[in-house]
Amino acid sequence: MTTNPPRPVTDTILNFIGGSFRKGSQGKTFDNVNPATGQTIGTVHEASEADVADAVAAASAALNGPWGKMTTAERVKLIVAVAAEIERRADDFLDAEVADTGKPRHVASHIDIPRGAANFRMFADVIATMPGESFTTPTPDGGQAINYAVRKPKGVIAVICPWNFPLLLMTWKVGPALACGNTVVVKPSEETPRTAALLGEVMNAVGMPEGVYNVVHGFGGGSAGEFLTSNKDVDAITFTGETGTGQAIMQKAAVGVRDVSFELGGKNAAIVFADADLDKAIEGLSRSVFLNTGQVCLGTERVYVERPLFDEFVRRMTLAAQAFKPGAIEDPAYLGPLSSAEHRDKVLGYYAKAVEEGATVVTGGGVPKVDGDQARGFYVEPTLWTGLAHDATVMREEIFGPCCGVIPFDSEDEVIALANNTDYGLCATVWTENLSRAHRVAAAMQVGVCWVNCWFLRDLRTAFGGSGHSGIGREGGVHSLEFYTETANICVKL
Ligand SMILES: NC(=O)c1ccc[n+]([C@@H]2O[C@H](COP(=O)([O-])OP(=O)(O)OC[C@H]3O[C@@H](n4cnc5c(N)ncnc54)[C@H](O)[C@@H]3O)[C@@H](O)[C@H]2O)c1
Ligand SMILES: O=C/C=C/C=C(\O)C(=O)O
Repeated sequence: MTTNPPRPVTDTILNFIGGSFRKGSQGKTFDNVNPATGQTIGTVHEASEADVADAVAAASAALNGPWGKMTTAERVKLIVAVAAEIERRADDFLDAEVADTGKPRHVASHIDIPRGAANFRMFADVIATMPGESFTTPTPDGGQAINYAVRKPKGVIAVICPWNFPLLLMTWKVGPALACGNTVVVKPSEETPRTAALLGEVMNAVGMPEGVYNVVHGFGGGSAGEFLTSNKDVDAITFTGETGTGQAIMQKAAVGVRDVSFELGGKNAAIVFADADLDKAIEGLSRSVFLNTGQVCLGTERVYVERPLFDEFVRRMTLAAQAFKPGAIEDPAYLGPLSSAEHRDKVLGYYAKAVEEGATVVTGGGVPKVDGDQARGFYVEPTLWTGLAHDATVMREEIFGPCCGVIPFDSEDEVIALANNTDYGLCATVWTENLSRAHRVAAAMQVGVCWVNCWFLRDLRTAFGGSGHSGIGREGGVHSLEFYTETANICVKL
């Protein structure tokens, strides 16, 4: 798929509570803006505190209704039907995601939408095939007991999502939550409310009992996000977003001692050794730096290149950056916008800061000239810097834009220390053809995920998450069960 124009849509985006679409009870709305054009294309109905309480009450009630009484096999069947319905309506999901984010259609059609379906299918498989745990225990009277674990749903899960991969990141939480028998109240990002609302239609179409899946629209503090995390009938909170927001949510979760699962920010390093396959490294890093216009938590913003390869790497990476066409929506090389005017200004602030702190701007560094309908979109140029100090602001803080600093290194020990010198710990990539070094350096990375000679290659059964300021907990495959279920041990004396 090579053409990107979103379908012109001006429409109304509603909350989804107890199986019905609803306006906000206080009549408040906010604009839905397409960042590719800067135009308002829809109206979102904001949930009030009472609406959020209704959604939580609907989710609580569903736990005691038909959903709570279903067998695992019945639940799995419904969840697989959700996946199939997302696939059947893939074009609607694609239009919605592209309208909200402005991202290239080929990105949404290859990544966001298929993962939306896969996240349901995979967790249905996990729950259907999950092994149990049991122990035979000797007892003081010479007999024995059997201990076995049962997993129960945690209850009502609050799901708070960001705007960069709206459907993918939401379903990554809703899939396992429902597979484990919980119910959810989703608060999508105020910037990307469409696919969460559309999923409400899917739930109704497959016959999901009312109240199992709910959506409330609004902002963070003083709005739906805070109303949801403060609601005492929410049993656990799963959140993907900025580290600072995670801290605010954790304070709310402390009231009532609720569990949290956090996927937060990153400042991910790539290490390119002189023996790397340069073609592979350039291909991989041009994706990890520029895919989704750099708005990927797993994206690379720091690149360390072994000195003999440095000049050639910078030359090739510059060509890769210049191949992207910000704003050229009809071009297969289209680079989408940043998510909002506010985020564009934040990224441009970092572009200015890099120069102020002595960077050489190898390519990019500003706002591209864009014509036509996209002239008011929130585009920036793909950007590479060299000449930065290790402690430069743009080498320490998460930017979330299409840019990176490239710095030479001389030894393995030095580069391991540099890569690990960050408060974050989400992911890293290592590029080398030396097998021993690949394993050694990957194991030394203080991150949740390390890719070697690849990036964002996902097997949904693996543990996913970050250390340090990048998050709490691991999700993926059976790891998700730790958060979405409560384990109880039953001890039977024989
Ligand atoms: N680790 C990961 O897997 C991962 C994945 C994607 C994005 N991210 C991170 O997400 C960030 C970008 O997304 P963003 O800008 O939407 O993040 P954000 O933290 O600003 O917002 C995320 C969500 O939290 C809500 N929110 C904001 N303040 C809140 C509050 N006080 N209480 C409750 N809810 C609140 C927002 O309305 C939104 O729905 C980046 O930092 C990125 O690294 C991490
Ligand atoms: O922007 C962040 C992307 C995160 C990806 C996932 O959470 C995933 O692939 O499950």
